[in-house]
Amino acid sequence: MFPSNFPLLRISGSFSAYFPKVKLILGLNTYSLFWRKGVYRLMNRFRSILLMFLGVVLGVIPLFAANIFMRDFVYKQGEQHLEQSAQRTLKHSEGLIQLAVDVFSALPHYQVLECGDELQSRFRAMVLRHTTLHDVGLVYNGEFMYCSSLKESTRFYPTSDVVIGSVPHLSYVAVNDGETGKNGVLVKWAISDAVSLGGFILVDAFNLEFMQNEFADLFRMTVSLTNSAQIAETSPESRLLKRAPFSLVKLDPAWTENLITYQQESDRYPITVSVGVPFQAVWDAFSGAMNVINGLGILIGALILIFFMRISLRKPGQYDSIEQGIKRKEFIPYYQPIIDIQNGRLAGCEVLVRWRKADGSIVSPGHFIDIAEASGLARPMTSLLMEKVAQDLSVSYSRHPHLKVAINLFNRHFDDLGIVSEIEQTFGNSGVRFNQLVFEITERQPLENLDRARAIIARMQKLGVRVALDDAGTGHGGFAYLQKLGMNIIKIDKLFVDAITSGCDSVPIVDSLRQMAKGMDMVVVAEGVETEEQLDYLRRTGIDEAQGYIFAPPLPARAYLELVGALGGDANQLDDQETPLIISPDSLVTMPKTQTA
Ligand SMILES: Nc1nc2c(ncn2[C@@H]2O[C@@H]3COP(=O)(O)O[C@H]4[C@@H](O)[C@H](n5cnc6c(=O)[nH]c(N)nc65)O[C@@H]4COP(=O)(O)O[C@H]3[C@H]2O)c(=O)[nH]1
Repeated sequence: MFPSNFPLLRISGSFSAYFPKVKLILGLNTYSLFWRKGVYRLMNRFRSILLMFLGVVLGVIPLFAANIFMRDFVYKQGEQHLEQSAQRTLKHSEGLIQLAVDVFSALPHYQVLECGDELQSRFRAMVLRHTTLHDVGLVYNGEFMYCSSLKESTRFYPTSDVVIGSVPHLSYVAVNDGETGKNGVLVKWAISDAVSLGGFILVDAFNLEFMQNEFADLFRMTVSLTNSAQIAETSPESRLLKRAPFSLVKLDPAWTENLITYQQESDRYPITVSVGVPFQAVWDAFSGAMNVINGLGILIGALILIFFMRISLRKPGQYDSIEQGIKRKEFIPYYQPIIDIQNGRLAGCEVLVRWRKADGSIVSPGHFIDIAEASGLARPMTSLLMEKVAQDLSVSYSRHPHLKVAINLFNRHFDDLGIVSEIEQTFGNSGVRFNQLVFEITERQPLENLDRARAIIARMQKLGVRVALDDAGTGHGGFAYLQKLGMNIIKIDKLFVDAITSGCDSVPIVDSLRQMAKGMDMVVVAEGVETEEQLDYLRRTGIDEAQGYIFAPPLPARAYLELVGALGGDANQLDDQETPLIISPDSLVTMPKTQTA
């Protein structure tokens, strides 16, 4: 997992609006990047362009993917065709050589050293019977053939080195008949150190027209000895120019580029067949299918592009809207009452921001707070809220000095001392005194520099302000926060309060948080109290204060002030001790739910 001080990015916006509980956490140090207001602003300004660009990129991907897939498919198809042709040609070539070998093995070896009429007529009979053998005779010193079936003697000029196959007394060499100029392969069966039986196979015997498919006119095929001397070759050029194999044909370089090739070697004789076909030729054969696939790719790409264009044009970036909202002072405080559950009196409230839009709709923080915090806009938003709180509560709170008001800060407020001077300026001359103010710091977000945060908190506390740890037990800090930061109040998260169900005797996490807080002389507040069982348990176990729907939801200023007026009485006539109880010590009497946010 990530180290505890690792900055996290909460992806927010419309995603968290639909799934407020779900927060995607990336293990990337991008928080600080997003924090940089400039980058954020820039990103929002260019949001449309970015989205369009993304649309184009994503739109092109299906097209590319289809083409890459098809290229691979076409390549394999080409290879398959070539494999079949190579196999056929190899079999045929092996057959030719096998014939020569068969001829030698049929001759009576003990007499062949002497060239007589009988031997010569046998040679002739062999040549007649096996038409692929052009000549059979005795070969002296590897080149000179005598006792030949065709003529008295002939000289062969080797065009390759001798290759020995898997049978030791058989050898092969590519040769040129000195007299006729014909090329071929000379297969020799050694019968003494100087003399061999020789069979001459003409290149014409290697029939290479085995490409029985749509690429037949395009392929190039070579049969060669394994010392790479070409025995026979066919290529589009040679066919086109009606030239015999071995003639000097200059290949068109375009033809040899991007060739699909296949090679197969005989395991009986030292011959290899190589086949190649230009990729473009095979690709062209699939042009019909490619048109369909490209069409589909373009369609899918266009749909993706349209989708992104629509998103990019739908609404302005959320950053811009929030910034505008702050300028138009659309962010207002709602107040959720906090009750002292040991004496039943109103203890104060927590300020929870709401976005009152121009059309009168009220938007909950789940829809914008993450982006406001990540972009830094939460700072001017908090300033606006503090001003409103000072305006809303000044008169009422000056009459009820025991009431407190808790305001949420976020981790970037602890980057510098700005928040301290802001508190001084906003509340210094208002009816809300410093000792009525509580500032909440959530444990969900890590504080970058604990020492700096400690110094800022100390300056706040010097004014008389108290500081609370919000969402205790859910996040990064835990005990370390409480100890190091010198908190005054701890707020137990709703998550743990929910664990208090009817009939449960103890909830260890709530109990241990309370014990820890009490050991440090801190006030404990429970959040999100909804049931009488929860309230009963919290009271019994000595939790000081609670807030939740069992008492009231966050209320608009007027409703909260009416509540203060009703429960707080007139400060000129009532002192704090006479504030009416809203929870009787013996039986629980809960306030009616007045107005929902
Ligand atoms: N189910 C249930 N919910 C209850 C109950 N009692 C209170 N709540 C809700 O629980 C949330 C408590 O606030 P939070 O933990 O500080 O969590 C807050 C806080 O993290 C953030 N937030 C709200 N206002 C501000 C603000 O002014 N500044 C900053 N930085 N964050 C704020 O947004 C969060 C959500 O705020 P809200 O939507 O107002 O949601 C509030 C409140 O309306 C209950 O009995 N049952």
